[in-house]
Amino acid sequence: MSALLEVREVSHRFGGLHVLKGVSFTVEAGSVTGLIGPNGAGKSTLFNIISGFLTPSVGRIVLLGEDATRLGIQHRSRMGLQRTFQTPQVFRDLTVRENLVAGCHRHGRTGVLEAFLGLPQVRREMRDAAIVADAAIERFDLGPYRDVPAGELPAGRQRMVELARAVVAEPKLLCLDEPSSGLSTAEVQILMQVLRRLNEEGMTILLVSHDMELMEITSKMHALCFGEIIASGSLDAMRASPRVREAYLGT
Ligand SMILES: Nc1ncnc2c1ncn2[C@@H]1O[C@H](COP(=O)(O)OP(=O)(O)OP(=O)(O)O)[C@@H](O)[C@H]1O
Repeated sequence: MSALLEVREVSHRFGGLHVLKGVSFTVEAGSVTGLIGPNGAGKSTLFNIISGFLTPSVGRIVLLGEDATRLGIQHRSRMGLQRTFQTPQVFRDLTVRENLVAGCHRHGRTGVLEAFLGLPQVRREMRDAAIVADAAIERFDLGPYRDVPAGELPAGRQRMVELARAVVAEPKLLCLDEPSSGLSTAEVQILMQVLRRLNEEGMTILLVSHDMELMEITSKMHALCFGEIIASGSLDAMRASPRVREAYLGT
């Protein structure tokens, strides 16, 4: 396996608050890598640094072998990184299908002028996007909601729409921030099945969560505590680690 993502000695401060302290880890191609940690550990800050929403005070983010530390969100997206948010971010007024068509945009080659002129290539891209969106609607079990504005759906379904929209962009690295938050036990099981299947098909996934149950699908995990990686290994190794138990499980 080769590293799709390398986090190298990343530190970050918010004013006087030292939130990340020399964090290093890799996400290997084809893996499901988990990042756990208690509230306030620095997970969201690190996630924002990885996805380009924040620039670290110190350190580097290497994506597909390229230094991406100062690259913007759009650039990273074109390189193949897609992320979801702790609170699902859907286009609330667009239907589920329209959300997914919008998600296919990364593959579009035509610009605003071509779209305005209605050139054949634009029409072909729109047709292709509609086919991909319809397939995703089936796959993510969103059929009954296809023509419903995404903002009207319950939280669990919005999360699926957001995930499906990220997946239709065919990311090389799918980064998920607390994807099980707000989901019922049954919905978490469905989410785990979907993520397992995506990984079997070759998608690399970075999963940031404090949900240990969800971590069952990971191949390797890292535990973050007070801005430092305190342990790395399998889920079983994490459960057995006295440092993780003390810091994270509170036992
Ligand atoms: N924009 C900000 N300005 C100042 N402090 C911040 C900012 N964002 C986060 N922090 C602080 O940084 C620390 C780490 O926060 P972060 O949200 O990264 O942790 P987390 O592990 O994601 O926690 P949670 O699980 O509660 O979301 C916290 O003490 C938080 O209050």
